[in-house]
Amino acid sequence: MTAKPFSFRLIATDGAARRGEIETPHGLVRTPAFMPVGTQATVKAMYPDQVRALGSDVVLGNTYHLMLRPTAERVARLGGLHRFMNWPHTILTDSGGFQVMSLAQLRKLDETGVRFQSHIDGQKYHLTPERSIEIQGLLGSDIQMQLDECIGLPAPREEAQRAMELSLRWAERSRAQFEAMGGPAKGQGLYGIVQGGDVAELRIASARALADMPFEGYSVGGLAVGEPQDVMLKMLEITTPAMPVDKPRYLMGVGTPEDILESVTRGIDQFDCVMPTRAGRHGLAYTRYGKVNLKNARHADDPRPLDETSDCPAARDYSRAYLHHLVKAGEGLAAMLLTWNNLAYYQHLMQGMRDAIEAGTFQDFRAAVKADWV
Ligand SMILES: Nc1nc2cc3nc(NCCc4ccc(C(=O)O)cc4)[nH]c3cc2c(=O)[nH]1
Repeated sequence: MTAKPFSFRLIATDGAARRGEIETPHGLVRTPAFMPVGTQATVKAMYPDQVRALGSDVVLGNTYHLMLRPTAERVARLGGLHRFMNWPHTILTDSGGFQVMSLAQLRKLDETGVRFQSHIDGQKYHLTPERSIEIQGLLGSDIQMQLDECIGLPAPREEAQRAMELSLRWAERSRAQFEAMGGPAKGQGLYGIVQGGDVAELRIASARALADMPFEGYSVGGLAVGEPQDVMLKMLEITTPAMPVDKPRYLMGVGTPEDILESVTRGIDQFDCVMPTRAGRHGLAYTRYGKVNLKNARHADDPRPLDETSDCPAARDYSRAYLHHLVKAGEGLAAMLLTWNNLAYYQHLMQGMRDAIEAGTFQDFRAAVKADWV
């Protein structure tokens, strides 16, 4: 029995901003989409039902973390990642390369893949394009990523070119493994990842080479690695026009509300970032008025909620004084309420963008949102 094929349809555009819909074996993904990060099979400090109720259509899992613990084979024996984490909607997984380079010890990258030792117990691994796709298949991921090499910025042009060309060879190998495992017939999608550092012609060459391969979607990788925002946005202005117009575009690891607004303006459809969840665990609230750092003593006597106009209880029903108290006292409820608030804000922003693109009022929406940020 073959499942419905993975599909993307463009519903409306407003300038370079796009409103679309992806269909995967686990449901619809409304784009532009923000995808909460659930690295170790959980969106930290949130129940799955809560994440869903905020309007999240996709959560992220990660090959690097899950291959180490509890292992992809164990998750597969237990029915796959959807069953394991009780998330019956779409799951996107990263391929692990980025996390190996940022988390693992004793990393050695060569043509075959990357050898590393686990940051948990020092055990040795060899992650290849084929093994990464095998792991993502064992997890049952609906949207999978090729294995790639992401370099930091700034970088010498030769380094950006070497990593981009290696990533293209790994794209071919990842695609071959994905097809050998019957990914397309299961309705799953595999995304190619555009690399090329901050070098325009490398970005265009990477995008064009990947467009000639039959990927279901395309990621813009190699950004949000410490470069200034204007460099990231410039790379998008160069890269997205060279990407297929009829396939989803996913900007990996981005970002702040402003990053997302400006990247939707430049033709991006999917986003993931640890910021809203990580900030929530560190006492930082995202609100329609901008960021509020609840560690700051100025909130100690403030009876107002974070946002009385919000329909999220975390933003509406608790005073800043109380949230400040919870943060200072190190109470677990602080992370729960602030993560809830932050994801609610991000998903409310995404819904606003989706509606504005459909209505042809995206530029007005963008200006109004930014005007509210003090
Ligand atoms: N396969 C692959 N995955 C990626 C993940 C990324 N994630 C980022 N940026 C994350 C930025 C980031 C990191 C940490 C925090 C925080 O702690 O708040 C916030 C943002 N850039 C990324 C680039 C790639 C890439 O080329 N290839």
